[in-house]
Amino acid sequence: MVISRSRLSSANLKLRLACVAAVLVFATTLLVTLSTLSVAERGMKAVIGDQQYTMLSGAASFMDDRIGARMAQVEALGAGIPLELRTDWARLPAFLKGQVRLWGAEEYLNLVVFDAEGELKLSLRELPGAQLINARGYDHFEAALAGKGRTISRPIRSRLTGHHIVVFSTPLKDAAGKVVAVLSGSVDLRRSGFLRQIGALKPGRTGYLFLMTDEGVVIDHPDESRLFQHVSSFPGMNQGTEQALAGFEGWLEARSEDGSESIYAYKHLRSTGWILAARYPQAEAFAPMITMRHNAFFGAGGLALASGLLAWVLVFRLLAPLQALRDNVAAIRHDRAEIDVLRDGRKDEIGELGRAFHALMAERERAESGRAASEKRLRMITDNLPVLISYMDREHRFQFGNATYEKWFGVAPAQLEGMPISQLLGDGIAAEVFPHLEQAFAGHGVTHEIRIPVRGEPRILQATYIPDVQPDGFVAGVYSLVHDMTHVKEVEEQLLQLARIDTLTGIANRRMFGEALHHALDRSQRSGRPLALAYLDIDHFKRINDTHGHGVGDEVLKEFARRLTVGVRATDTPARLSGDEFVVILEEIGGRPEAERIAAKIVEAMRAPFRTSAGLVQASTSVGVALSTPRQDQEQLLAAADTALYAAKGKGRDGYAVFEG
Ligand SMILES: Nc1nc2c(ncn2[C@@H]2O[C@H](COP(=O)(O)OP(=O)(O)OP(=O)(O)O)[C@@H](O)[C@H]2O)c(=O)[nH]1
Repeated sequence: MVISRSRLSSANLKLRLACVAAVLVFATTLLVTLSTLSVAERGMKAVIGDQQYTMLSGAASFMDDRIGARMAQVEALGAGIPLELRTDWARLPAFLKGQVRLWGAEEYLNLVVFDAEGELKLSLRELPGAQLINARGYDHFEAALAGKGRTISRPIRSRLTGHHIVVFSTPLKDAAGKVVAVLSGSVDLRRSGFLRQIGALKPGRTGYLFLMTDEGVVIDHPDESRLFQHVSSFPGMNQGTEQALAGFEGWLEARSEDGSESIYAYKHLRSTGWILAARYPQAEAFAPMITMRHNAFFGAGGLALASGLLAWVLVFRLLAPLQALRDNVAAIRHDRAEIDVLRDGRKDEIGELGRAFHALMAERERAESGRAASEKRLRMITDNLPVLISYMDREHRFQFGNATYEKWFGVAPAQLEGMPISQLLGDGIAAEVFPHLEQAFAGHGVTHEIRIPVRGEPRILQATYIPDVQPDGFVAGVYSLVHDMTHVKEVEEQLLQLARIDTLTGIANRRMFGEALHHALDRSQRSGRPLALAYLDIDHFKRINDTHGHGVGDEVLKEFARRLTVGVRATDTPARLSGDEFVVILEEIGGRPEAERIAAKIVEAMRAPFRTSAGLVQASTSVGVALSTPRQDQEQLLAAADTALYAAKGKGRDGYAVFEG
């Protein structure tokens, strides 16, 4: 179950990565293509715009030339009129007609002459009402009158023909240089050659040129309804035209009145200031580009799709070894495979990864088996120690216990795990243990003794608790070490016993003598039968020491004690009080004579030479005997015996004395 879910998630990752790679490649390819396309389009627009403007500049300069030529022609025609004919209205027509034929100036709609007052004096074409025309106030006339050699009018509707015309004028001066008349040649704009010629330059199929004055009056336009109207009189004048009227020259993209985007180019004529403009609808101008964009888009889309797919397949295939590695690791985790499958992998990074996994796992296995071995060793040691070793958690439950628990309480280590301490020991004993344990849980090391029945036998145990303090100070549990102290206690008892024996001679020491005398006096008082206390001292013992050395002195003391022990009854208690002083408690003494007999016997026993490492040594003893009296205490009896000894010494030693009360 677990395996199949993780396999699914790994497959999902592979799928996700492959998809991400595919999408990235797809998006990148598309983006690169589109941005390249957009750069190309911008470049192409610039080329088309520049081309339009260049073409327009050519057309403008052509028009300038044509207009300049007309102006020069009218000026030259005027200059060619002899002075005397300039106001000779009768002869001038014939002269002019001759000139016109000569000059080939048929394309003029008409040639007229005004006098200085603006009255029409001459018209080459016979027109009804011609004499009614007065040129005063017309820009071209006024300029010529002011002496300007050549002028051109703004487009006007001819009053004679009704055509839209422009008028070229030149002053006719008399000999004194005074303007006496003005010669004007009118040209029908729609019929004159130059507009038609530049019309041929129109961009594309749907583009066109148009011409307007610097004030915005349309002079030439494919839409005749707009002719001689102001550009603003039609709705939706484009921005470019507005800018051109403000002096702009060049090309720009703008929205036309019909809402379509066009490239507009504007150029001002040098001669008249008129504005020659070209409109090139983008739909046509950029048609190849739009086709190219479509093609590129579909091409790039296809390419991106193909690269995306390729990336998808590649990533999928590249990730396959990773999945194999992951499957191997999963198989190892679930103990289905040996780790060696990771070692002999591919020669690439994934193979490296596998080998690294293998090394890690081998290391882990080694560490694991090392740990298991050390745990086993530790378990063996603890199990074979005759002590209880355990670990308790904060809930007073055993987490670990050695085999000794089984030996002492019949609870196997596995059973012990998790068992509350109160269950093992019983509530009564647990209550005794808890205060000590609590101290350990508070972070202190604790040792205490407790009496517990082990296998039915009462035992004295010593428990030591060591807190398991974590780095943060928290006590996670308590290690417990419990010894059986019963034997030690017994030894202690023996030691205590030993402390009542004189180590040099092996007979009772002063302490045991005190106890024995106490009990003997009790018994004597209960039975009413007296006891005797003999107090002995080796005569001149100092001399023996001084003569033969302390070691020999000791040998004498040992032999002295032995003779004393064999010389009295088994129930009598001989004891060494200190140095060379001995006592014997003689119980159930019949009376003074018996006491004297025993004292004499002891004195006699000590007279025999002592066999020592320094050879035979002669010694003797003095004995003081005191018989107990009712209600007499130990001290009094001892003092009495001591007095008797003093007396015996006083009598010359090597004898006895009996205390006389
Ligand atoms: N070798 C040996 N000498 C001891 C021991 N304890 C005490 N002595 C010596 O025993 C001597 C006891 O001397 P005293 O009892 O004062 O005198 P004394 O020489 O016995 O003379 P009197 O008692 O007057 O007969 C001292 O020299 C102590 O140093 C012992 O355990 N071993």
